[in-house]
Amino acid sequence: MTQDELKALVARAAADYVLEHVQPGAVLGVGTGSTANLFIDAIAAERGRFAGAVSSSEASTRRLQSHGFEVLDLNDVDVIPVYVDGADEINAKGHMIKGGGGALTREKIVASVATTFVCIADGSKLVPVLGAFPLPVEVIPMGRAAVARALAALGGQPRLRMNKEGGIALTDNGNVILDVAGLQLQDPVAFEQAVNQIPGVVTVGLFAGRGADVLLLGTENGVEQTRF
Ligand SMILES: O=C[C@H](O)[C@H](O)[C@H](O)COP(=O)(O)O
Repeated sequence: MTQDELKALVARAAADYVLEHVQPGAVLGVGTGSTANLFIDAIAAERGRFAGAVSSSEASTRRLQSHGFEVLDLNDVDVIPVYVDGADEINAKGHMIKGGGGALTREKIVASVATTFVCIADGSKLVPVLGAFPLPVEVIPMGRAAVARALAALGGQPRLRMNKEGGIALTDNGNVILDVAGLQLQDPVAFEQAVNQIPGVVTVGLFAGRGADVLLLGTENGVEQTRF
């Protein structure tokens, strides 16, 4: 199977998981990226079952709305039973690197409210040690050089993310992203805390202190479910 076919497989499995575990009338938490997009498409026919969705990016909001979903303001929502999102890497403990699509901050906020984080990923995303995928860090623009120096002092090689047009890529929140290469994260929880301490950092794309609760992994043998 191709990577896209595996993504579609886990997206369908996530829709089934949600239909089984989420009570009618609840609010759905929705992530960002190519796998999350396929999940949105897979759950779209059941949108009437939900009070609405809380989205983690402008892109996912547009996709949800194109399917007729009501997208709710997180400030008006107390409970999100399930949040479904992809990952750039995930380890055997459910710790993840996220933010390849730049949505890490809103993803972390929505995930923090959710009771259960369901990670959906094709098999290539499961790794023994996080860090081969450059770690995204969202940064206040005026702090980018200072934060880059601090990240280098932690052993990484930060690089400012550019957009397709060759300009500086900006997040939905108007900030910049440093992608930090050269890391081998043996203790993701401690590294997440260390990066959180750097002035100017908005969000580090390490989801370790609050990782995934469930992984739906697309493999050649079908979808493997892990509960952490
Ligand atoms: O900012 C983007 C998100 O963290 C995505 O969930 C992550 O990059 C994985 O995306 P994809 O499903 O496209 O591989």
